[in-house]
Amino acid sequence: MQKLREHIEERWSSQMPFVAYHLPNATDVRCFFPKDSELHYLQRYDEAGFIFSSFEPSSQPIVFPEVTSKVLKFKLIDYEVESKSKFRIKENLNEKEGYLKLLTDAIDTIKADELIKIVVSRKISAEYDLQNPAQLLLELIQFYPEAFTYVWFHPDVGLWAGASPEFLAKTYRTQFKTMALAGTKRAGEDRDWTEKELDEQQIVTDEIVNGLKKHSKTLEVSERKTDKAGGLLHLRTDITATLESAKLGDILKELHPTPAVCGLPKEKAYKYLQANENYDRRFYTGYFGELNMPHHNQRSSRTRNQENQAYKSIVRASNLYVNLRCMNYEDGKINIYVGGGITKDSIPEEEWTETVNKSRTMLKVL
Ligand SMILES: C=C(O[C@H]1C=CC=C(C(=O)O)[C@@H]1O)C(=O)O
Repeated sequence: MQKLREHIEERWSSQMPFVAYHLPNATDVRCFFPKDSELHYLQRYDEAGFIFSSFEPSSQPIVFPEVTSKVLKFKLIDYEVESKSKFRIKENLNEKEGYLKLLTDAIDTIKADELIKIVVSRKISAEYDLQNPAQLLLELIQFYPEAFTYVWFHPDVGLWAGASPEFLAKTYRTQFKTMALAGTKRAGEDRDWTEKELDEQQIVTDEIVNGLKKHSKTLEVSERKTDKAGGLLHLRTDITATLESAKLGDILKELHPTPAVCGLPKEKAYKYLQANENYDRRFYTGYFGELNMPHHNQRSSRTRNQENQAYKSIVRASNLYVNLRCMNYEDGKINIYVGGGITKDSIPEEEWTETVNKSRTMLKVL
């Protein structure tokens, strides 16, 4: 772990780009250390590297290319970081009033039959002196081992960090997996899921299935289950497809942004957010992760012979997550990004509380 800390500290103090991340329940921490500090944008989805994409559907992701980066793995040995978090952000009444107004307007717009669902969000800002991104990452991993935790930095963009519970795309050969995640309650809350929550999650499942249908030979939709994400619970459905021949880039264009982060109908909801949300989401609710990275695959022992090595194949796989439960750090300030799905049955005060609960994921590690 010491080596990992040293690498990150060195990149951070010299203001060189890096990403260090932990895949759900992985035994290692992976890093990309680009050799230059130029900002590279992805040209084609068959390139390999770590991508970081904004919410804006037509934007090109930033890429730390595999070929021009040092790609390292560090074993995650038992460690405990002392969490000294006493950081609190005082509730700002003006902010609350503004957000309640936005929520009321979104509900009215839906009731006027203009939209079915809108995922509205806000940014919580506070002064903060971020000394040590390595410490931040290790705390994220310690508290949220089942999430995709990361710290990403580029001098032209700033530092982003998060603990995402939602994957957008996992590919392996022709297999494609995604999930529909929506509906939120606190982990201790002893109540059934409401109609509103079941409804907002079903909208996500249906829209993903519709989008994938035309690209897939087979399509499997799991039972809906409850999934834990830090101190919160969500409704989750897994969707698995065997792809016809569609390219990952086309499928991402089809899916992103899903109604888990934007709304339905998609274009109308996006326009609504552009006109009413009153801040720039940037990379919040975008997607990020490994694109076409080598995945070492050992064939089963029955097919092995003495020339064992010949049976080891390297397949390239992608592992992309939605940038949720995240923050960025810039000019001595942190911004935490939180939102929630609004339908005709939403209650503004409850939606406000949901964003307060979601902000605790990042507050815990500050
Ligand atoms: C938009 C967010 O969460 C999404 C994912 C899971 C549950 C959600 C919800 O219950 O509203 C949101 O759709 C966020 O965490 O900022």
